[in-house]
Amino acid sequence: MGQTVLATIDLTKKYKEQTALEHVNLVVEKGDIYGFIGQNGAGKSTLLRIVTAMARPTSGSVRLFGESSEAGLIEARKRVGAIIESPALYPDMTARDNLEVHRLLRGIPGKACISKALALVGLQDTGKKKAKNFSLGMKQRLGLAIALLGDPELLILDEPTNGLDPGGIVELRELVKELNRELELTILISSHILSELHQMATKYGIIHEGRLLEQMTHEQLNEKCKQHLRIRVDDPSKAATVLEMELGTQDYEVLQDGTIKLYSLYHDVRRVSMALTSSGLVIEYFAPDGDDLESYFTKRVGGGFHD
Ligand SMILES: Nc1ncnc2c1ncn2[C@@H]1O[C@H](COP(=O)(O)OP(=O)(O)OP(=O)(O)O)[C@@H](O)[C@H]1O
Repeated sequence: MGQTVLATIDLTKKYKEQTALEHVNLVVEKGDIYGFIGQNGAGKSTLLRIVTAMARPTSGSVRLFGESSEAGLIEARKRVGAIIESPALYPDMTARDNLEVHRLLRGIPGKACISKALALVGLQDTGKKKAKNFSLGMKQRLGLAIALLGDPELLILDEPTNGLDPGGIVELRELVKELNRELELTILISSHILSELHQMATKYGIIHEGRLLEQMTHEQLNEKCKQHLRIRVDDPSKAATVLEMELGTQDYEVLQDGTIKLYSLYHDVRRVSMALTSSGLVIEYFAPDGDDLESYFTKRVGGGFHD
């Protein structure tokens, strides 16, 4: 386990009629690009707003950089940069002047951080151009520059690709990966589109109706979404021998309950079933399995709360 940057402990938020978060235990570790995925209204913004002190929990707590007391959290939040909702931009000002205002508001000493932040997001050459004349992608990058001003160690981005065109989405994704790599920034990024997060996230949390259904690594998600033939026979170890000796594959695994997941020969269903039956095995179950990302997500949230 890496070093925990952010943990929520049984975090619960209730509005009058509505429970927005219910006992959420989310863990973000140093160096993660944590993809926080959930449909609209699932509770993503509510959690991010509580972490950044824009809202208070009904019960439960937040631990940030090891701090969970009121005073400790005030200090810890200085190490966090965030864009939640639209970034506060001054439309009639240049990128540099926008950053200068935010620098003064936040009491960050020295102007050097401004050039640095502009260079990080690729806005160093926008000169006299006013923010109101920026493309949406540029505005988003200016928002990022503002969030990066205080050299944060954790960056929180709430649905940053909303409204961006495909080119803007690619740009943002590359930027997020670069910030993570070059500055060793830990990044918590929310979205309602799993495939959008998939090309950058190292870890995922799926939230649905205020409950965190699942947390997993990128590798675990890929494993779940890998296409395979799911096979159950009366004698799994004999079947394994058939796969290896007759079909020449070792690309399979035998689960604890004896189910075989065969990752190769996915399109050669007939050959596999013939080899098994002609060896005298009784096939109890035999079907292709594995989802693409969006159908995995839909299935997971459609099925409600299982764990
Ligand atoms: N201030 C509020 N008062 C009452 N209900 C609220 C308030 N803020 C959020 N909610 C409700 O809490 C639930 C979670 O909302 P939240 O904004 O956190 O979801 P989300 O996952 O961020 O979705 P979206 O992407 O649509 O913002 C929703 O049902 C929402 O209507």
